[in-house]
Amino acid sequence: MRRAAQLLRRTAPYALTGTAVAACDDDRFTVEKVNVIKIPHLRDQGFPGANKSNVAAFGYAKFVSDEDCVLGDIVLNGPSHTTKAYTRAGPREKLHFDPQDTRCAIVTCGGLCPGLNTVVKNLVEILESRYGVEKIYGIKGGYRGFTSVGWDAPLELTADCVKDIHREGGTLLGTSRGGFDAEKIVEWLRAKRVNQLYVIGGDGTHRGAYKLAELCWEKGVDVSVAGVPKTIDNDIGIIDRSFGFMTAVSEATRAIEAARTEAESNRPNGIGVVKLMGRSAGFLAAFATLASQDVDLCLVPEVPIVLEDALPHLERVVDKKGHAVVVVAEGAGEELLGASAEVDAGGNKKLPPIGAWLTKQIKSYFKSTNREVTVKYIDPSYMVRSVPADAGDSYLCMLLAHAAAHGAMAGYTGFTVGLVKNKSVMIPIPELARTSPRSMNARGRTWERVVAVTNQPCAVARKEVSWAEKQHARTMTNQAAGP
Ligand SMILES: Nc1ncnc2c1ncn2[C@@H]1O[C@H](COP(=O)(O)OP(=O)(O)OP(=O)(O)O)[C@@H](O)[C@H]1O
Ligand SMILES: O=P(O)(O)OC[C@H]1O[C@](O)(CO)[C@@H](O)[C@@H]1O
Ligand SMILES: [Mg+2]
Repeated sequence: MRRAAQLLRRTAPYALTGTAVAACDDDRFTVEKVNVIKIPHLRDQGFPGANKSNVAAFGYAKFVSDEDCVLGDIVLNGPSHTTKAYTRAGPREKLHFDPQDTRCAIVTCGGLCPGLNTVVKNLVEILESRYGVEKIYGIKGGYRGFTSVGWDAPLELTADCVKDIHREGGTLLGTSRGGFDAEKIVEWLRAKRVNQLYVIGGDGTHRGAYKLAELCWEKGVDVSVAGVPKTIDNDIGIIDRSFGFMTAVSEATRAIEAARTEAESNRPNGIGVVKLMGRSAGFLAAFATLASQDVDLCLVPEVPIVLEDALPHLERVVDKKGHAVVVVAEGAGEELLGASAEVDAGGNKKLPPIGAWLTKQIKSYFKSTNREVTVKYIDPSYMVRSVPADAGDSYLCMLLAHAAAHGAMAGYTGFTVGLVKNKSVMIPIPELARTSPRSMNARGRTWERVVAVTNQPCAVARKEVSWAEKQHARTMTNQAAGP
C-alpha cells in the first residue's frame, strides 16, 4: 500500500515545520516525518514586492515550486525514518523584484578559495543577461569595502568586465577578515538603493550576512541577502561539499607527490612532511591523503596526536620502504601544543606551528633510536587555494551562483545555497551557522578509510575517542537542534 505524501505545510518564518509524510510499501519502511526547513521571504516581512512574472526563466526552464524539497538524510537504516528537508533552489514563477528596479551588490570575504571569481562571473552574468539587472556593484576587499573610498571604492560590474575572470585564482573584488559594520553597510545599501546583496564567504561571513538581513527587516528596507558558502576546509555544515574544495585537494596531492619524491630520493631514511590548511577540520588533509595514496601518516585536528604510536609507526614504514610521507593539518595537535589566545581580524584563533614542531619531534625520535633521518618539510598552504577552480568546481560555482540569483529574485532572504544530496537547495543562514564549522567524525567512514589507506595504527586514534566524539557530538547536536 502506498499513501501519498500530505501537503507540505509551512508555518512561522525560519521554523522547522513538522510535516507528516507516510510512504509505506508492503510494510517495508516508513518515512515518518519530514521537517521542512522554511526560508525567510521578504513578503513575510511585510514587503509585497513586484510579484512579476519571471520572463527570464519563462520558455527555457521549468519553474521550481516553493513546495519542492530535497531530503537531507537519504540513508535508511531502520523501519522508520525522520529527516529534515531543504527547499529546492531554482527559478520561481513569480519575481519579488522587478529586474528594472533591481540593484545588486556582491562581496567576497574570508580566505581565498578556488572558484571565487567563477561565482562572481556567474552571478553577474545571470543577473544581467537573464534577468536584465542593470546595476551590479562589486564591493572591494570584503565587508570593509562598503566604506572604502578612492581606488578601493565599489566597482560597477558588467558581464563584459567579468567575462574572463574565472581563468584566474583569487578574487577580482579582493577579500579581508574584519571590518564588519552592519549599520554602515545597511546605510550604504539604502543610499545606493541596492536591493540584493550577495555575500560569498565562510561561516563568519554568513553570520555577518544574517545580521545584515535582520537589520534590513528591522529598518524596513526591502533587501534580499543571499549567501554562497566558501571554504577550502569543507567545514560548512549540511552541504555535500563546498566549491573549490576538490581543486584544493588536487593541488594538495601535488605537494604530497613532491614530498614523496624528496623522501624517496634523499638517503638515508627520507621523510616528507606536508602541512595543509584545516583550522578545525581535517577534510583537506584526509581527502588529499586518500586521493594521493602516498601517505603513511595523516594527522588532523579531530584526532589528537599520540606520538608514542605515530613515531614508531613511521620508523617501521621507513624500515620497510626506505622512506615515509606525513600529512598534517594545521589545526592538528592543539592538545599537545596548546591553544593560542591570539586571534586574527575575523576572530579566528591563531594556530601554533604544528609542521615545524612535528618535524622536530621526528628528528629527535630517530636520533634517540640512533638512526639517521632526512626530513623535508613542505608547507604549500596558500598554494592550494590561490589557483582557479577545476572543471568540477567551476560547474559547482555556476550552479551555486544561479541558485543564489534565482532565490534572491524570488524574494527569499537570509539564505545560503548548496548541494544537498547533489541537488541545489536554499538553506536559512541560521541553520548553516548552527552546523558550521563542522568537523570530521573521528569514528566515521572517512577516517576509517584514512586509517585503512595509510596503515597507520588505530592506536594513533586511541586517545581521540572521547575528545573527538565530544567535538562531533557538538556538531550533531547543533544539526539536530531546532531554530
Ligand atoms: N559573528 C560575526 N558577525 C558579523 N560579522 C562576522 C562574524 N564573524 C565574522 N564576521 C566577518 O565576516 C568576515 C569573514 O569572517 P572570517 O574571517 O571568519 O572568514 P569566513 O567567512 O569564516 O571564511 P574562512 O572560511 O576563510 O574562515 C570578516 O569581515 C568578519 O569581520
Ligand atoms: O591566512 P589566512 O588568509 O587568514 O587564511 C588561513 C585560513 O584560511 C582557511 O583556509 C579557511 O579559509 C583556514 O584553513 C586557514 O587557517
Ligand atoms: Mg571561518
